[in-house]
This record gives sequence, structure tokens and C-alpha cells, in this order.
Amino acid sequence: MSASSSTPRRAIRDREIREVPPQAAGLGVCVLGGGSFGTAIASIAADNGAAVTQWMRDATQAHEVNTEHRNSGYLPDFAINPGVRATTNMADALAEAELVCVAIPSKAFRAVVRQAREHLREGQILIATTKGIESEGFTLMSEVLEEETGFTHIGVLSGPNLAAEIAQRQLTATVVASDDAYTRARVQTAFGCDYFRVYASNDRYGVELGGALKNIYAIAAGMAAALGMGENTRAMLMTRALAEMSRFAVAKGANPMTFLGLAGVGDLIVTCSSPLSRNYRVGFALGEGRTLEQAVEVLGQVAEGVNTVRLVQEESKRLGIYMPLVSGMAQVLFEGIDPHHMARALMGSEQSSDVEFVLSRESVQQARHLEPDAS
Ligand SMILES: NC(=O)C1=CN([C@@H]2O[C@H](COP(=O)(O)OP(=O)(O)OC[C@H]3O[C@@H](n4cnc5c(N)ncnc54)[C@H](OP(=O)(O)O)[C@@H]3O)[C@@H](O)[C@H]2O)C=CC1
Ligand SMILES: O=C(CO)COP(=O)(O)O
Repeated sequence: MSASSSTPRRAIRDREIREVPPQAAGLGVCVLGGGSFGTAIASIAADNGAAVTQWMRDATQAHEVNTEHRNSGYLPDFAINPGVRATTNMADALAEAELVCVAIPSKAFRAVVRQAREHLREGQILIATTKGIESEGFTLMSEVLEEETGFTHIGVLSGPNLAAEIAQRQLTATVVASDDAYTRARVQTAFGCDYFRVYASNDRYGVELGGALKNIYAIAAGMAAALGMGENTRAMLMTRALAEMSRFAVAKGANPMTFLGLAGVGDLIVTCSSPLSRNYRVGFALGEGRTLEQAVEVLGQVAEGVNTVRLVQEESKRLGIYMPLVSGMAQVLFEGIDPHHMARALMGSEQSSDVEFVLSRESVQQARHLEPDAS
């Protein structure tokens, strides 16, 4: 077919695509948090036609979002959808929201939810996007939402989702996890679009824990890169990290299969490979010889993984779970052990089985013995 004969057909197709109403039109979405991820997801929902409010504590920043449609402090090179309305007034932000996403670092998460509490209504959907753990009681962020509100529709959004790439509308996928089907469906409607796919899971605990745990190994991967280690090393680190994080998560009640998905291995791959990850950057600075304090200061933002190393180290000891990478990272971060020395020491640790969640050889043999035609 010639180019001239195909052109009108393509024009008709483009027009038809544009005439489809935005799928989230009429849905009220509120994002609590004015940082990079909060801004990125607010803009996706607005791209989808939702009525989006974004709460932030800084009035100057809110003014900039509303007038220049930019957030120069966190995503300086990104044009925010002009439909996002920023405010410092919590009541105003939440008034029309059906869906509320909380994108606040774990240290301040509960305090902000408490501040929001009096303006929230049962029936609203609450989504945690923060990949961190609260020290008290090893509590995940969606558990904080549950504890503070007692609401029914609670979920988690997690996956390989570097905010700066979403901001550029790079093709991206994520997971909404909730045991509530309504929550999963509404989040898919709010955020699913031609550059952002939202897959569903009912393993909220596994998805949320995956997002928090991978930060530990992103620090390790950044460190390995700074030390000049190669691709074999990175592959070994990521694969053993997956074994270690799923071992821990399963002991805590997660589904091991979750770790084969976007919120497990997917997020591990992106954060262990990209300098856009803040956890990776902290690790890189440590590998260059900086102290933890210097590395965090240079970053100037929150790297949740530092606190997560400490909490997971304590919890794994309490539960008797073998986590050599976590122990090694804890020694580098908090005891000042040289990263290169630690990497060498880890090479001397136990050489256990490759994949832990497959049947043992004995059980395979037993199963074969039970088959009718087994010889
Ligand atoms: N960035 C990313 O690529 C991704 C991040 N995430 C997760 O999302 C969470 C939030 O991320 P992100 O937006 O990137 O974080 P940022 O560090 O970019 O921003 C944090 C936001 O929280 C606000 N904040 C911090 N403390 C308080 C407080 N006490 N009261 C009110 N507001 C507060 C900050 O306000 P202020 O500027 O005024 O200090 C800022 O708006 C992270 O913990 C991360 O795990 C998930 C996927 C990707
Ligand atoms: O979780 C992330 C991407 O999925 C971002 O990780 P950082 O918090 O390390 O930037």
C-alpha cells in the first residue's frame, strides 16, 4: 500500500483515539506529599483526566506547581500536568477525593496520616506508596494507614517506578496490591494509561515488603559499582538478594511468587542498576570512600534503605533468618567496615542451594516413586 493511501486511515485512527474520554474523568484523586514520586503520580492521574489535588507543606512549592506547573525542588526538568492543583490546606486537598495516595517518607508517614485523619471519610481508598518500614513493631506503611483509620479500602502501589522516568512518561509498569478488589480496580482506573500499566496483586504484604527490602540491595549494588565490580558480580548480587529477600518475606507471611513479579525482581533490577535511585547513590558514595553521614548529606534526600538495613537486621536475628547480605551491609553502614573487605568476606559465606522454593531432590524422588508407572 502506498504512503498516500495509508495516511487518511492513520488520521482517522488518531482521531478515534483522541475522542475516547479519559478513563479517570470524574474520579477525585488526592496525593499527600510534594516530593518526586508524589508529583509523578499526581501528574499521571491528571493525564488520565482525574480531578487531582496534591497536598504539600511548602506554600512556595505549591504556588510554583499551580502557576508554573513545575516542582523545581524535586523534578526540575518535568512539566507537570496543569490539571494538578497543589495546596497546603489538608481539608481542601481531601474534600473531593475518592482515592488518597500517601507519598511521604516513612519517618513522617504516620504523623501526616494523623494530620489528615480528621478530614478523611470511610469509603475513601487509601494507598501507601512509600517503600519503608516504621521502627516501632516493624510496621509497613499500609499497616499504618489501617491502624490510623480502620478503613476498608486500603492498598499499596509499588514496582520499578523511578519518579524521574515516570515524569518523562517513559513506559512503566507497577503493581496495586490489596485484598480488596474494589481498591485494585479503582487504582487501575486512576493510573493505568498508555505509558503506565497497573497490574494487580492480592499479596499486599509481599508487594509492600518487596519495595522496602530491595532498597537494601540497591545500596549494595551502588557500592559494588563504585568499587569497579563487573556485571557477573551485579548478577550474583541481585540474584542472591532475591533469594534473601524472599526467604525473609516468606518467613513473615508473604507469597514467594510475588517476588517473581514487578514489585519483587522488577524493582530489584531497576534500583540495583540505576543512579536515579537514591539508595543506589548512597551505596555509590560509600563505595567511593565516604562515610554514611557524608553519603546521606551529599544525597540531600531520603534513602529509605539505610533505616531498612537496621530494622531487617534486627528482625532477621530475632526470627533466626539467614541474611548474609543484610548482615554485611549493616557492618559497612553502622560499624565502618570497609566495603571491599566485606565483599570478600561474603564470598566466604555458606554456599547453600540456588533456588530455595523448588522441591528438594528427595521430594522429587519420592514423588516419582508414587507415580503408577515409576520404575
Ligand atoms: N522517588 C522515587 O523514584 C520513588 C519513591 N517511592 C517512595 O515514595 C516515598 C515518597 O517518595 P518521594 O516523593 O520520592 O520522596 P521525596 O523525598 O522526593 O519527597 C518527600 C516529600 O515528603 C514531604 N515530607 C517529608 N516530611 C514531611 C512532614 N513531616 N510533613 C509533611 N511533608 C513531609 C517532603 O516535603 P518537603 O519538601 O517540604 O520536605 C516532600 O514533599 C519514598 O519513601 C519512596 O520509598 C516509590 C517509588 C519511586
Ligand atoms: O523505589 C524506587 C524505584 O522503584 C526508587 O528508589 P529510591 O528511593 O532508591 O530512589
